[in-house]
Amino acid sequence: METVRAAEAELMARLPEGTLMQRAAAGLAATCARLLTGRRGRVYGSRVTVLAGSGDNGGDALYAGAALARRGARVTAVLLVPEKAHPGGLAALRAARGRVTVEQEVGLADFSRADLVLDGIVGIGGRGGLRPEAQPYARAARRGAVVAVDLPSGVDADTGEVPGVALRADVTVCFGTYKPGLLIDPGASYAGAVQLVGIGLEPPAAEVTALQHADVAALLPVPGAESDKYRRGVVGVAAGSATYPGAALLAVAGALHGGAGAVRYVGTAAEEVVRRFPEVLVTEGGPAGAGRVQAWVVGPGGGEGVRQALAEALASDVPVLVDADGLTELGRLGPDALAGRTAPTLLTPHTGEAARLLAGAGGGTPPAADDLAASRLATARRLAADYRATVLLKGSTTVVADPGGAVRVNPTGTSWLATAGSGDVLAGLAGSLLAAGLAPLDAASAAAYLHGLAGREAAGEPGAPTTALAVAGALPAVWRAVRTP
Ligand SMILES: NC(=O)C1=CN([C@@H]2O[C@H](COP(=O)(O)OP(=O)(O)OC[C@H]3O[C@@H](n4cnc5c(N)ncnc54)[C@H](O)[C@@H]3O)[C@@H](O)[C@H]2O)[C@@H](O)CC1
Ligand SMILES: Nc1ncnc2c1ncn2[C@@H]1O[C@H](COP(=O)(O)OP(=O)(O)O)[C@@H](O)[C@H]1O
Ligand SMILES: [K+]
Repeated sequence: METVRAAEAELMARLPEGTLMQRAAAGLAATCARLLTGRRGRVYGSRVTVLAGSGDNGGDALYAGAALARRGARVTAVLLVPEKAHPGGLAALRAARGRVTVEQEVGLADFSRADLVLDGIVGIGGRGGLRPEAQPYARAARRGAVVAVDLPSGVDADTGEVPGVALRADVTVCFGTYKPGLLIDPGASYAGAVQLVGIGLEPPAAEVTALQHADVAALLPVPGAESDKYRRGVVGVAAGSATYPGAALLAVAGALHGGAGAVRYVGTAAEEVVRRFPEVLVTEGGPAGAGRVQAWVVGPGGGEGVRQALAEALASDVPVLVDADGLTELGRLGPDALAGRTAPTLLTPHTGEAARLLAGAGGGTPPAADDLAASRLATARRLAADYRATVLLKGSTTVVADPGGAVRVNPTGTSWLATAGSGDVLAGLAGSLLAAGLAPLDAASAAAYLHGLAGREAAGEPGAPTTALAVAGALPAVWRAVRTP
């Protein structure tokens, strides 16, 4: 958030004092008025509670409360740190005949009864967990909507971590730029619907970004008139075992829809693969003996042969994507196993596999997967640094981190994707994009984007259980949708 603060400071120096806060509060009040009108038919007479902390976040909330009071809302501000409430905001609210209280008991009763609550406890200036005086509001029952000012209080703006409790918002109105904490779980799950209000801030070069349709469309490989299957790229898939032949089919299904010109398969499930997908080239033996490929996918359903397959793929001079059992094996070997590589490596762990990789990097016992899910950004960054590889960390928010420091958060997806085998499809898809020539960060983030859309497409609206094969089957439709201007 340091870059956001610097941009704000620079802009503020050029504007009359308070301009940015006025813009922020006006946008906030407009959203609140829309919500109240939607819920109650009008703003007039509705009950609004403003939770105001000690900084500018509280100032935004108080000014917005004043604007709603001027439209006839019955507004009560609860000051959490009375001696440090924003003086201008407080004066504006009083002038608009808003009520002010410092009593927690009154505040909590008001909070529970309100039609709408403005959470202005703390914004990007928050550090550590919510302070004791604010915690009861995160736990209290309420009947109205909660609108978070800039960020749900208690969520870390930079990382999405929630150290302790946080306010659960229905809507978050964020100012100037999306904070990473609004995009990455667990923080993202506290934010509700996120609305951006422009305040004239030149967005700083973000440390964490998210692709949109147009970005992905620009990345997707499209065959030209001169293309042939080899020039489009061949992706090698080393996957499946006697125990898990299905993983091979799913990884191949993902790879067939990923833009490579051909898919080559090595492994024990060759017969099943060819029966289902006659277009796949099958080779005996491991990656070393297979013909030329432009990228390898190693590990889905890996079983017995995965150690040898991983060693052979890593010894090649083409990009390698390591998934599933391949990651468990890599965790045993540690980062040194990648030290001699001349081409990039892409790791696609879920948090359980991430724990094994971290244990392999640091020695010692693996961290708990749940702890890693609570700190997704830090986990992906640390793995990328330790293994000097691009890391796609899967789960409720998918985060892609490059060893160079770039991080992308995937904005698509649905929890219906939490179905066996959907990760295998993702691995094949991302490997295919690698073979087609995309850089690992682009291949991983474009694959996650398409996979998330395909999951939504397969689950349908309002959503129903789906299968990994259906997710693969939905890829052509979402590919077309992304390419439709
Ligand atoms: N700087 C600007 O130009 C603008 C800032 N804006 C608002 O200003 C906010 C940032 O304001 P501030 O820098 O004053 O910081 P905040 O208001 O976010 O928080 C700082 C205050 O909260 C207290 N605090 C810190 N951690 C806490 C915790 N965990 N629990 C409870 N209290 C805690 C601190 O003691 C400090 O007084 C933004 O999020 C945004 O809402 C907007 O008005 C737009 C313009
Ligand atoms: N709660 C969730 N919300 C959204 N996506 C999820 C969720 N849980 C899992 N996913 C996605 O589903 C896929 C599951 O992959 P993985 O864990 O490898 O499963 P499998 O090994 O069974 O294929 C990943 O793409 C992951 O990001
Ligand atoms: K807030």
